[in-house]
Amino acid sequence: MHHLQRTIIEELGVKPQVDPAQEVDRRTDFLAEYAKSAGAKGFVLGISGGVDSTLAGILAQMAAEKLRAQGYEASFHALRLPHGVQHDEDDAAEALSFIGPDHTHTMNIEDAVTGMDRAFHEGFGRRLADYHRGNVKARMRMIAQYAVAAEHSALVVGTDHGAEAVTGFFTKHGDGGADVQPNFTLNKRQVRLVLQHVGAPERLWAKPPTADLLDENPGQLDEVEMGISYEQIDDYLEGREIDPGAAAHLEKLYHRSRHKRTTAPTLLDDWWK
Ligand SMILES: Nc1ncnc2c1ncn2[C@@H]1O[C@H](COP(=O)(O)OP(=O)(O)OC[C@H]2O[C@@H]([n+]3cccc(C(=O)O)c3)[C@H](O)[C@@H]2O)[C@@H](O)[C@H]1O
Ligand SMILES: Nc1ncnc2c1ncn2[C@@H]1O[C@H](COP(=O)(O)OP(=O)(O)OP(=O)(O)O)[C@@H](O)[C@H]1O
Ligand SMILES: [Mg+2]
Repeated sequence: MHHLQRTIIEELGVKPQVDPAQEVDRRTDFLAEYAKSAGAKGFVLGISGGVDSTLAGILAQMAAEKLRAQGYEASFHALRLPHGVQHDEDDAAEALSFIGPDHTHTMNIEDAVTGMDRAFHEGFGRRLADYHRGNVKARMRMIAQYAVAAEHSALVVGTDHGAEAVTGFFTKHGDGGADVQPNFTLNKRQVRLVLQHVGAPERLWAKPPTADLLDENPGQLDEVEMGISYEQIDDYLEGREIDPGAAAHLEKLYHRSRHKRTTAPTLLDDWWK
């Protein structure tokens, strides 16, 4: 394994093998202990029907139950945040029925996104590009989750993990904006493994990942946009040798997204030089 690969693996904390039962325990403990230390009364998370939010959602629900068993006031608020009509709404319904959240609310983000697009049009005389409108959707979901968290004195749960962090494949201050990250250090296949272990139906843990942000290409697969497969990313993060072209591409994505894995640079920082 070369030096950069080792550095990346250490930074993201990915292990070549995980014990799913242990991962569930330490991640639910982490959520519960963190909520106690923050004086928070639970958790909020958007449930899309995808793999990452199904895992983070079940962990948050389990942590809320753990807290209640210890005498604390805590609950999990699952949010459905469709933009108009979601093409895979049935997967989101299946995820909710598997998680069994304490509370479920729906907030459709379409009007808010369209409002921002309209304001942009008034200011610039043209519509937002579909790609940028996609990032507005991710940020509107962040705004919705923080509004609900504030109303319930709860924390916003994030869904970032090793395979997403290494590529920077998330919207800065959108889905990347959260208070606590229970999936972090897992790669994508480990997210699936832990989700399978907690009893999710195969349809959920085996689902092909999609950011689903584009009006012009609903359900576009992440791997198509990233130009690399999750299998390759996961192998790399487990310390295996992958195709040199794929490794070079991944390392380029890693360098390019450095700014997303830190707080905004100030005069005191020099990592960017
Ligand atoms: N070097 C630098 N130092 C500090 N800041 C820098 C910067 N370069 C850009 N920036 C800032 O960052 C912005 C670009 O970052 P960002 O707004 O995130 O935009 P960007 O990285 O271009 O787009 C987000 C990517 O994540 C994907 N995504 C988003 C949401 C969810 C999921 C999913 O898997 O579900 C995937 C999406 O498909 C797209 O490929 C720039 O507009 C600029 O403001
Ligand atoms: N339609 C939606 N409704 C509610 N939350 C959403 C929706 N789309 C995205 N999100 C939120 O944004 C996060 C980032 O999306 P992302 O696609 O990375 O994760 P996912 O959909 O849970 O899993 P996968 O990556 O396997 O598709 C989700 O985990 C979820 O919290
Ligand atoms: Mg998704």
